[in-house]
Amino acid sequence: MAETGAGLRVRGLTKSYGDRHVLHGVDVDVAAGELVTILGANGSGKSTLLRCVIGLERAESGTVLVAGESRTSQPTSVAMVFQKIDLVGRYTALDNVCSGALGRLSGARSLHPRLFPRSLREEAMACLDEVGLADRAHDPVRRLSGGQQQRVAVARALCQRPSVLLADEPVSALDPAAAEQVMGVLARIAHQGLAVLAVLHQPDIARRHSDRILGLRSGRPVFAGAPSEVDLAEVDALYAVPAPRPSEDR
Ligand SMILES: Nc1ncnc2c1ncn2[C@@H]1O[C@H](COP(=O)(O)OP(=O)(O)OP(=O)(O)O)[C@@H](O)[C@H]1O
Repeated sequence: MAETGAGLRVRGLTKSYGDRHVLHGVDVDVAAGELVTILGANGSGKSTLLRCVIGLERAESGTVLVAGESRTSQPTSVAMVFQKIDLVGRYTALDNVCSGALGRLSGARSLHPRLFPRSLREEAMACLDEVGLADRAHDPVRRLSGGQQQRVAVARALCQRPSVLLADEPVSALDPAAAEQVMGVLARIAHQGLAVLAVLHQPDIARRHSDRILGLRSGRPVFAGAPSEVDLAEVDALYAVPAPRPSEDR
């Protein structure tokens, strides 16, 4: 495994909604150069964990370090792609990717794609090339397939120049071939030096593409390891339906 100090280090993350305790002191390490996948049943806290890591939700306690420093001191160091793709359909793939850099553009430059600097366009083109879509750079995104749009979303995240990339169910809406392609892109990006943490609902895809798999049950990590080390029975147990209580059995 690569050096974790250069990647993501999460310690003791705790989160509740009202009296519902969702995360119970979760620890996660993702090294630079590594793709880690989180598996877990609906409601086990996977999305909440990612949302706390990027700061969309405030954790009650715990720390999130990126390359050894607090995530809050370097807000663009973590990027995220979502299951529901949030690109602007009438804009080209290239313009959408450029928008990943809005956080570092001066006010006027960020107002409209026509004002994006040439250097940014070149960088965005390199990001599209990274996901295999340089030839579709000038197509409006609405003309691309779902899998291609998800790869544009990954390219946009790369254009943010993050150290850590989070992906929340990035392939759930895709057909098997497109899902393989997107996961292949995420694994390649990770192996080039990014720390990538993805939530998946497909254990088989996780086993094929991840360097490590983390199992989450009721907001607690229950196993972590390389795919070859993770027991299939442990994975199945994540999704086991609890036996009804006696009072519900009648
Ligand atoms: N904003 C919120 N307000 C109240 N409860 C929430 C909120 N967000 C999530 N929860 C609850 O927290 C728990 C964990 O939700 P979360 O979305 O993190 O699970 P998940 O493992 O990602 O599930 P899924 O696989 O269905 O996406 C669930 O019980 C959910 O209802």
